[in-house]
Amino acid sequence: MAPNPRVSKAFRAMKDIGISEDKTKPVLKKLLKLYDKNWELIEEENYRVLADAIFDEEDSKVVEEKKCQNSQVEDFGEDVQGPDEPERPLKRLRLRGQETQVDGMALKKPKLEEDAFPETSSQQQMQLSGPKRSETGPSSSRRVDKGKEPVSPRVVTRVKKSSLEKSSAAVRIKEPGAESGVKNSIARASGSLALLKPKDEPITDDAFTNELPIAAIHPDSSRKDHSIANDSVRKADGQVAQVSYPSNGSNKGDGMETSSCKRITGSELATVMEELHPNLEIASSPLGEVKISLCCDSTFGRPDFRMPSRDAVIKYMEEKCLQSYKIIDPTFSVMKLLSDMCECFLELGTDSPDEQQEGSISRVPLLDVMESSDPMDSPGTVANEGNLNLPTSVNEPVNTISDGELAPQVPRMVESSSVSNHQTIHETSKSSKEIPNGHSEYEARKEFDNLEPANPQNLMVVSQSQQATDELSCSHDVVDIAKGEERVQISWVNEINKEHPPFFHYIPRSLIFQNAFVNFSLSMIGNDNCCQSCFGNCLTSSVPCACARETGDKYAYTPEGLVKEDFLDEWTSLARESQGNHQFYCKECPLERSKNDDCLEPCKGHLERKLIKECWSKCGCNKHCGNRVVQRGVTCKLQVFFTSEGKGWGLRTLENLPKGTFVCEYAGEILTISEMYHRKVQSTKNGEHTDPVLLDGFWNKEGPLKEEKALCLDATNFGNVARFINHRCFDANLVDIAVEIETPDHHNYHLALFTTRKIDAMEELTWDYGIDFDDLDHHVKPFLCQCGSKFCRNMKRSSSRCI
Ligand SMILES: C[S@@+](CC[C@H](N)C(=O)[O-])C[C@H]1O[C@@H](n2cnc3c(N)ncnc32)[C@H](O)[C@@H]1O
Repeated sequence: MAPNPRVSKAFRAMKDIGISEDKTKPVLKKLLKLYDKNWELIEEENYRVLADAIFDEEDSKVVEEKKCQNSQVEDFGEDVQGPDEPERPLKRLRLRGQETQVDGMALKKPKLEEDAFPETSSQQQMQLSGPKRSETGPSSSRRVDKGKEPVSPRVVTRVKKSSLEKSSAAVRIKEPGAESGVKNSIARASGSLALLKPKDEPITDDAFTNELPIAAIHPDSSRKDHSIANDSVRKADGQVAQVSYPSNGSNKGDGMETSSCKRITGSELATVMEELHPNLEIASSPLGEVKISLCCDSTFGRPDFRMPSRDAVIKYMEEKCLQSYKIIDPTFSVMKLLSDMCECFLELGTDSPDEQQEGSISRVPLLDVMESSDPMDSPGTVANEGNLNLPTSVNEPVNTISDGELAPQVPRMVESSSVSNHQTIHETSKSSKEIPNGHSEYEARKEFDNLEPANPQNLMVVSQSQQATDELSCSHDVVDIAKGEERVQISWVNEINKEHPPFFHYIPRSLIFQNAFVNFSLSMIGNDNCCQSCFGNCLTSSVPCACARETGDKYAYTPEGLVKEDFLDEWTSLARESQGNHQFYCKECPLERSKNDDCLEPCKGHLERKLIKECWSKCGCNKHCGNRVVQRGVTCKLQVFFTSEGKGWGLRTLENLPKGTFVCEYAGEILTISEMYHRKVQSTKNGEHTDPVLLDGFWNKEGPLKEEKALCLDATNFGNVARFINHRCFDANLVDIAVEIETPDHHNYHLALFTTRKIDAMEELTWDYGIDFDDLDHHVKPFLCQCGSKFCRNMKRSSSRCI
């Protein structure tokens, strides 16, 4: 029979690298058997597998030469028979210090650290002929490859390129037989690895990875170590994982077979895996039961990969999250996210199915359209019962709301163990209505109260089926739209229609978005900008402290916490006259600059502001100092309500407010003007609009502003109760005052809203947006003003509604 041309070709290829036909023949025969005569696998990468196997054979002192000597080139037909079906080396174990054989063909048994490997015969021998298997001894220096890739083409290429010598972390491959007695054919010292190879040509450690025998890893299913199956090995000491050597053809799936397993401990496996694919542990559950780690498999084409530090990865990832996913919370932490993920993983993985079911219900705030006329069900009443002194004679929201037609939906939390999926429990005072699990409703509420002390009125159990998921996500707690973020609850009510307030995230303080530059560092605050030597309450001091300098060495607040009348009147009239006198014009206006037009238009003017400087953490006074008002947050009783004049939602006070009262600050995302325009374009495309508020009161003071310092506030997605305050031309009952607290750098400040006059309970709160209704290019999109003021600047359109 004419010699098989493929066989001849294989001989030639081996000859080219100095391997004789004699040596090639038996190995090739075995390989053909091993691969079910799949020549492609053998020919791949210039016969690398064949060369590998020959070197392995050479290295091994247990080659059964007889089997090979009788073989002939002509035997390479379709009917090659072998005594045993060997394993595919695709899934070989790569263990250092171990002799591994497949059908008499020794797989590599590199050993790196002799000391770490007591050379017992059982440890050295890992006979894997057919179903044979043996225990490996414990080792801290084993390597396992997941064995899905036979060998990388790069290795062969590199073997031929002697010029690719690397000094560090290089793999040194030695001539077969050159150290015939050396079983530990891989030596590793100070990051360099050595294993047998025909020529003394160093290759990279990537090549080393590919040179090693490949292992199949099978998780011990009884121990549920799924991470190992997924290539993510946990270093759970003492755990047993299995390394399997599938018998020929028996495994059609991933090649793993539990029946032919080599047991090694979890920690050994982890070490082996880690050395082959070093893992970078990123996060874990608190007790370390669940861990997230990263590894880069350099066999998949990144020989240049070097393990970065965990800090570098986290930092980079956080930057990416902030930029790519528009996460705006500057306190966002990838670490926290990943740790939470570990916890969730553990929780879901360890809960019984029943618990999981209940958990998934109970952790979602459920809503219900309130049907009960029980006054305790009424959000208005709940608000009243809490701390809102609602004059029912004015509006009678209790009656209105208890009408099922008009009542807004109440999201209420439910304690997981208290109820089943479809129970509906309407909150009723502290009655002891039994609920099916034996808990009284009161007990259930008490349990929940313990979980949510900030919002004790928050309990209601409702039918999950009544609310679609998207509805849930758009819901606000009628009792407290601020979700406990403020010192007082802020209810919402709709007496006009069934609309809900728009979805947004409630934040009590502004948050910085991306590159908006706001430096809160204490080092930024020099001694001149605070009152370090003060004590107690600055307002009682005979000499005004440094913090009063901005207001002409007078404190802006009265001991009652109101803005002093003279200041207030001055600032109110400044704001009201803002259309003319107290305007400044930037040389290069950030607003115009960010429009990206071809030519810069001249600045249209900004209101010149005065500042209130409050004492803060670096000051010597205490937290109750009278020069700290805005930083304490909302204290008035407020309510979000649906206006009847066509302005949408609005904000009103539920109590009388004296003149000069701080109501709230305008909180939102602190954006650069560039981002503001970017959003404007996006929202216009989506048919939405944003109403940003400029922090432009001091733009002219700093000369041409750097882009990251020209800022504004956007409360569209993240904001506080101020986002509901409607505009009123000229005679609004609130005025916005710039208040500096943390930063002495005027480009950022708190925009605080104070009452311009005494306001009665139930009056709507309004402020003048400073909008120019004739400027269609204004950063606030003009609307048909329904403010009702006789000074309305949008008279042409709204004159009929003026009062
Ligand atoms: C900051 S939001 C105020 C809350 C808003 N009404 C809502 O429903 O969410 C500003 C938007 O409210 C509306 N708005 C505010 N003042 C208004 C007024 N005087 N007349 C008509 N619409 C007004 C405009 O649509 C404006 O874009």
